[in-house]
Amino acid sequence: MQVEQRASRPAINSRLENYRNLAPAARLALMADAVGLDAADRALLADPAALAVDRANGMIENVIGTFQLPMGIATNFRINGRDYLIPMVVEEPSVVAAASYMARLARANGDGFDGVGFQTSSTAPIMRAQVQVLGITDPFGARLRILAARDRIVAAANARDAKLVSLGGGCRDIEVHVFSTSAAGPMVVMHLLVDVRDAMGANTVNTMAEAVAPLVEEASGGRVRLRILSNLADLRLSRAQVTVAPEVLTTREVAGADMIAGILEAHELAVIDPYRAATHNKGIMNGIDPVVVATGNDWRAIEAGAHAYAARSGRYTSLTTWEMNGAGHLVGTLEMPMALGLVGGATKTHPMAQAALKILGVETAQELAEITVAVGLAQNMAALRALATEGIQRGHMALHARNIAIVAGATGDEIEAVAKTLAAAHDVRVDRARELLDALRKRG
Ligand SMILES: CC(C)(COP(=O)([O-])OP(=O)([O-])OC[C@H]1O[C@@H](n2cnc3c(N)ncnc32)[C@H](O)[C@@H]1OP(=O)([O-])[O-])[C@@H](O)C(=O)NCCC(=O)NCCSC(=O)C[C@@](C)(O)CC(=O)[O-]
Ligand SMILES: NC(=O)C1=CN([C@@H]2O[C@H](COP(=O)(O)OP(=O)(O)OC[C@H]3O[C@@H](n4cnc5c(N)ncnc54)[C@H](OP(=O)(O)O)[C@@H]3O)[C@@H](O)[C@H]2O)C=CC1
Repeated sequence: MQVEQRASRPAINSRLENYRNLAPAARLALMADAVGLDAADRALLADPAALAVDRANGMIENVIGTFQLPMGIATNFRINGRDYLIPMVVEEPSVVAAASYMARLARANGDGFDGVGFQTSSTAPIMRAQVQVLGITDPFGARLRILAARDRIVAAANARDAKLVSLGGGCRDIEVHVFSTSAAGPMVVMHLLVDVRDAMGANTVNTMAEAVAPLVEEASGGRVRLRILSNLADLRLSRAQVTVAPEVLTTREVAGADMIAGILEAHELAVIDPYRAATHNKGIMNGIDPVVVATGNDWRAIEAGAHAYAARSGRYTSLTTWEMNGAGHLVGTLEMPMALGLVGGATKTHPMAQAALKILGVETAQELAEITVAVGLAQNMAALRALATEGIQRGHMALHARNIAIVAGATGDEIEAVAKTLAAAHDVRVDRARELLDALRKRG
């Protein structure tokens, strides 16, 4: 299912020319104008103490303060015909630039910028909760007894969350899995399948799993131990696809067709070799985690789901596919679990997360999940494109040079001056940065 586009939302233009060369305040103003943020949200995004300690103290335990990370805006994204500006919270240089670049290529159409961009779709937001049953001698018999009690179990689960049911969600079904273990004997594991609508859903399904446990014990004749969601959210999948013509990929050094051949060869290693797949998938998560963090969602849950899904065949492999279609165009796809919420967790308590959701202008958790997967696909394309041609260091280290200049002690305008010289010489080292800084200061 592709998330329905609401006609009521005004269209925006995510192609912000020269955005990278503006100062942070000017970037904030341009983005806020583009998406129509009000004065309060503009002030919040400009406030380095947007998350007050009092608020933070209500979020976790033993709070002593807050910890800040940079928020950048990925430009150029067009997804299902709609433009999005995408807030990304991340500490790693070149991630926002790479996503913006690939989004620019994805929407390119010849020399213009009216191409289709990314196409996405998703399943309904169904989460699984597991109820582990032990102390049974006839696990297959117990399985059928639990299945016979399905309607009572589903009703008991739904009785725990009338609000979710009123919103069109709720427990839809159960599954029962049988295991034989040497350490704990026969084991039956019932799954509650719950449509959690716009929540990430962990607390929602955990509450239901605990509520139905006595009924499961009664039906199975066993005893229940664990009652907890599964982060392998394989019924809550989001998908993104991109198709890029070779001429769009052509650079001064590399013809587009050669670039595609290189990307396909690079991808193949991630398909066959877990050592490469881990790094390849880390590159995908470079795009996904910053959106997850910016929107106050649980990035550990997303990481766990991603890597478990990548190993679902029993062999850890690439989350993306890259192919060439009949017209010689590069076609990339990404399908993965994406348990993101617009309510619950820190999405409502962290003020910056609320602002990030306004920047995105999303109306459902499914829409947010689809956008996030599109950013992951873009990020993977950027890494493969660089790795298959010039290598990762030229583009990445040029941007990392600013970090190195800061480590060497540069401040203000010195940062850009030192970083530029480091990057131009392809020699991005702290000791070299110190030498350059000393020379710069001596010159006055
Ligand atoms: C870094 C680039 C984009 C430079 O690439 P470039 O060719 O130097 O870029 P450009 O100056 O020609 O600009 C092209 C577009 O890139 C964007 N862009 C370019 N620079 C900026 C900037 N400063 N600030 C904001 N946006 C920037 C921007 O959209 C710009 O278009 P415009 O909108 O200006 O017309 C390119 O080399 C690249 O994509 N490299 C890959 C970087 C990457 O993957 N980084 C992730 C970190 S490495 C890692 O952790 C993962 C990895 C690699 O191991 C995964 C794996 O192995 O698969
Ligand atoms: N393994 C894991 O990943 C685990 C993660 N967690 C944590 O759980 C949190 C997420 O749990 P989650 O259940 O999403 O959070 P919440 O329980 O905070 O929010 C979900 C609740 O919000 C209410 N709600 C209001 N509007 C909607 C809507 N449109 N769609 C759906 N629900 C709506 C619902 O009912 P009502 O109003 O009646 O509450 C629902 O039960 C995260 O902080 C995560 O870190 C916790 C345990 C384990």
